Amino acid sequence: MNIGASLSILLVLSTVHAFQYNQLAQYVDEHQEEYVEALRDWVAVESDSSNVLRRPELHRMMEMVAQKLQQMGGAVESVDVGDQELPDRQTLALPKVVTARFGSDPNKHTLCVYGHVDVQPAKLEDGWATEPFNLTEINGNLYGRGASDNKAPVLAWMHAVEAYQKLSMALPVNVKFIIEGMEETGSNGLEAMILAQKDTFFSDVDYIVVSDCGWLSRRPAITYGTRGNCYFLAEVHGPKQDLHSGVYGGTVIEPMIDLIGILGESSASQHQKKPLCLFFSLAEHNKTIINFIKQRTSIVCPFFTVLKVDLLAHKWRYPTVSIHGIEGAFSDPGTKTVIPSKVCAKFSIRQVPNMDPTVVEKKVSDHLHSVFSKRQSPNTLKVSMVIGAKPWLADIHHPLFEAGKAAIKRVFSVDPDFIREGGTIPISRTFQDVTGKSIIMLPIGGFDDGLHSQNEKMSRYNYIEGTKLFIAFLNELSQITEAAV
Ligand SMILES: CC(C)C[C@H](N)C(=O)NCC(=O)O
Repeated sequence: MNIGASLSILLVLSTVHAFQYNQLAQYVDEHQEEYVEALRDWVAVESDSSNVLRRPELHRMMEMVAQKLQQMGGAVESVDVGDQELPDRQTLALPKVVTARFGSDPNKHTLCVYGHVDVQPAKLEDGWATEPFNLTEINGNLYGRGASDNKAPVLAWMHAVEAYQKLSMALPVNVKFIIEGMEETGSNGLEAMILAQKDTFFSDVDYIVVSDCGWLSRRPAITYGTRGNCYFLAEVHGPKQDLHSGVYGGTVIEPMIDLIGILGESSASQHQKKPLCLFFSLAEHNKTIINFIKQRTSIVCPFFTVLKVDLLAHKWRYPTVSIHGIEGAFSDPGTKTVIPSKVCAKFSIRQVPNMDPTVVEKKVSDHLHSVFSKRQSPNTLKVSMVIGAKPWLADIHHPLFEAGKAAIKRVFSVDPDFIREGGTIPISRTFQDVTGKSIIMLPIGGFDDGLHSQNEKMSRYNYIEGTKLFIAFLNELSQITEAAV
């Protein structure tokens, strides 16, 4: 075929694709109220994976996911991934992992969509402006726990497939789903399931997409790296029961003082520079974190650095330690005067490339025991690592990223930022290592969605345009040729 004929075919194809996309996008616009209602139903389920008392809700959530995929005509399986062992040695059934398949045409690529429907804890009294499990729309934002992390993106993927079905258009690629309910606590059971299904469910998967993160600014983004996370418990045991701080204070070595002492000696900051060039506003980033900056004339900067480049490097490229809480500490309002007999600190260290959780586990444990032994305390220390998730980094030159870029251009008429993510998606590295497939992260969350925080939200705009983005991405994927891979 001569060049002229090839160009004509390409032109016709691209006109057909544009026409199809416009029809699908119009369908999405016309059905957005239904999509918001679907999100309302999902947000209403308190699927908190960190609270064992909420486990029935989590099971119910997984059933709702399976039901939705079945209604869409998928070949659905709810996979039992066993039990979770709790710190007190009791066991609890893990939520099932839901898989589904739409299409099995050997002449098409197969995309696997990963997402999760468990959430972090949330209570109105934490400072939410609205009930966290009652989706509430204010000024175009849909507020609710799990709205952005990760219920709306999971639904948006389902709606993207559904739009093709409803308009009787063939899916451009085969689509598989793998949806779990333990992401927020380290994806318990999922790694073993992926290993077990490597040669079955994953055998025909060409690419994996994850939409469990957010943009860096108002500009759409593609994410090519995440930090890992090692989560630790450090318990200090002392007297056999809590003590009156007046009667016993000054006579006993307090477990809390030991604990704070070893934690204080174990956190440090790092400052390094690396050039980056992105559409990122320091002012907007700061606004989401400090709301009082304008009202005070002298303020101590809450960040390690005021340089944009350094700030991004600290978000993505360097490890960090965060102390999350101390179990056993008195935290209610009031002035209880007690010496807690046993306290347990929860802290995590975000991992960056070349860090190995097993090495980190040993180093942290050795370090804390060494600092503790110098205190010559009669109390005892126990350190355990309860999550050990590796970082993930992709090759952005893979055609998958070109497909993502083209889809973003189609929907938003701009080029995306290529970014990394400071947070962790525990299973991303396992997907890469076990299946050997290429992974892309295509976020639709906003930079200010407040994940894990009070007033988490997903904007209606991002939810609806995000659905269109996934539609466009399916089409772009279908055009990846063997030669390009
Ligand atoms: C922004 C993160 C990658 C979102 C993810 N769902 C998450 O919260 N993971 C757990 C974590 O602590 O990073």
